[in-house]
Amino acid sequence: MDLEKFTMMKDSISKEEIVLSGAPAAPGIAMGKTSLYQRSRPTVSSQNITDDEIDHQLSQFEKALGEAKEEIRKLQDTQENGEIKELLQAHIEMINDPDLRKRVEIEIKKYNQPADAAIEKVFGTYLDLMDNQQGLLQERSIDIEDVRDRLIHIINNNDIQDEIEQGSILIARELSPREVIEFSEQNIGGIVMDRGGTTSHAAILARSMQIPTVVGVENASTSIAGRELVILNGDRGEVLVNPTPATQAKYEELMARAADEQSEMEKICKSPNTTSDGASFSLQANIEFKEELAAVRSVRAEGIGLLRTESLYLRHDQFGEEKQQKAFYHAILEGTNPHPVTIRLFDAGGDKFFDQGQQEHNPFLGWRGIRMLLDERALFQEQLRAILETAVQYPGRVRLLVPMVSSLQEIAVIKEVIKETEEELAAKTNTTHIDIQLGIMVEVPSVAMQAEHYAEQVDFLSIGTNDLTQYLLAVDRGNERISGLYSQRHPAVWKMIRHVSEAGKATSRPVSVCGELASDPVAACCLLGLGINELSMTPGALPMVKKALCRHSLDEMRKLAAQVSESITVSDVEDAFVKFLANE
Ligand SMILES: C=C(OP(=O)(O)O)C(=O)O
Repeated sequence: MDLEKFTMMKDSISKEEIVLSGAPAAPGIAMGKTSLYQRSRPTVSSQNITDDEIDHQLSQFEKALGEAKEEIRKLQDTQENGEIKELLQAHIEMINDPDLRKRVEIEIKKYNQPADAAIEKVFGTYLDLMDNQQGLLQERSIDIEDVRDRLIHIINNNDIQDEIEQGSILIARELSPREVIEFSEQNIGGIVMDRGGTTSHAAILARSMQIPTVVGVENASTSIAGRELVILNGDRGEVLVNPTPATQAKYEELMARAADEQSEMEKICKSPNTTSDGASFSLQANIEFKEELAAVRSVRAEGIGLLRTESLYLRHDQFGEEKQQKAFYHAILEGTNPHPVTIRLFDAGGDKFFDQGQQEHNPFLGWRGIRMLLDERALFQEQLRAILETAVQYPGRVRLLVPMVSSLQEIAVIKEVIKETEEELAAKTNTTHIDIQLGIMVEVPSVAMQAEHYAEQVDFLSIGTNDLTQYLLAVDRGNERISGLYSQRHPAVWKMIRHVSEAGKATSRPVSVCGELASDPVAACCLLGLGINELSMTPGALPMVKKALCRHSLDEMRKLAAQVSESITVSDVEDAFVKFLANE
């Protein structure tokens, strides 16, 4: 045993082991001493300025904008990862925002606020808007806080160099993407945050940089003292403080095993996409952010089967600017070259509730997806223009996916709007033909039941099992109280999938699955057995799914599908899955 290990074990003998729980944000296990990080919140002047000082404060503000941009650009230059560069670009765009400049200048000129207080006030209004949002948008607050603090620090001449002990486990209340990047350069072993969700930029970056991370560990930064020994379990979302020697030994073994598994996964990802009897399949990725591209490439996904675009909804009541949208689509297409990218139109509503005016009693059955877009024609056309213009530059690679279609009439209208937008584009750019495929999400049971009629109207079908299950079983997918009733393995779901697969064959239209069911390795085998050989899933699930698909023959998968098709209860399906695994 080396001296360092001996000291760690000796230190922890006298203390009690405590387990703290949070959410698993980036997988992996790390062991080490903690370093506490507390961001210094800049103080701002409380005194109003005189009219004579206005010009000076305006120039201070101007100088801060310029310097902040320069600092971020320098940080960008040190990064090789394109996704991280893009993320920092978003901070530059925030600084370039004319609305921000105008509002801060008004505070200085009209209300005699000093520049730092004016910045704090204007950013405060943005943050209040974020606070009223849910989940994803709320998690973006940290990016705004980071830009605000950077500007104020520059005005007040504060130095914001953050130093942390190399190799330690970083404990913080919450980190901004900039901080994750800066700390990653100091080789931290892992991250624990009190706040932040698994979809925050910090979490996405940690995943992309493969830094084991646990978020949402309440009071971690106040309850863990500096230089404690901890084990961070990024797979389970746990932090073990002062682990006993027995726990340390157990985790060391787990870490060694994880390293072996990682090299096996890398081998699997590099192998061809074929079953044991040579049938080929295609595995694609579901993503929402550019930052996920590194993971997409590392698992060698053959493109994007579902690009969620709701994150483009950056402001309180307004979808992303067309230019920003195009930049986003370009980045995804560049990052996945030469594979296809399936861009789903904004699927606002339901669980992705944005401010749509009045609250609805049944948002999942209400004004969401294409229903909303057909009413909000300007938004719809704005997104279509951005997608079609992108498709012109990447011929044959863009697929347009329409969410929440529930009638054939909707498809007719969608096609009209696409045609109008194409004509508008043709007149503007001299383009004669846009090579783009049109598909619909099959998530409404009536559409699944009449899939052949829908398939005839489009180029492809993509089954969204997450919503299809909730609509078919009448079980809200997000309601914890009835979560026991929600199962994508339900035989009725399999019957629907089988029907859609057959409809695809009858009409020669490809059918894929992009819901969570595709991330379940045995279910993926069953889907192949039903004739669906294009699956899209969260990048992290791809290696395990691929391992299962490569290990079995198509014949075995067909037998599994036949058994599942005869199942009456969820337990019957589970039994068939267990038997299938037992035969490995
Ligand atoms: C992939 C799906 O869409 P969502 O983004 O709603 O999960 C689905 O419903 O299966």
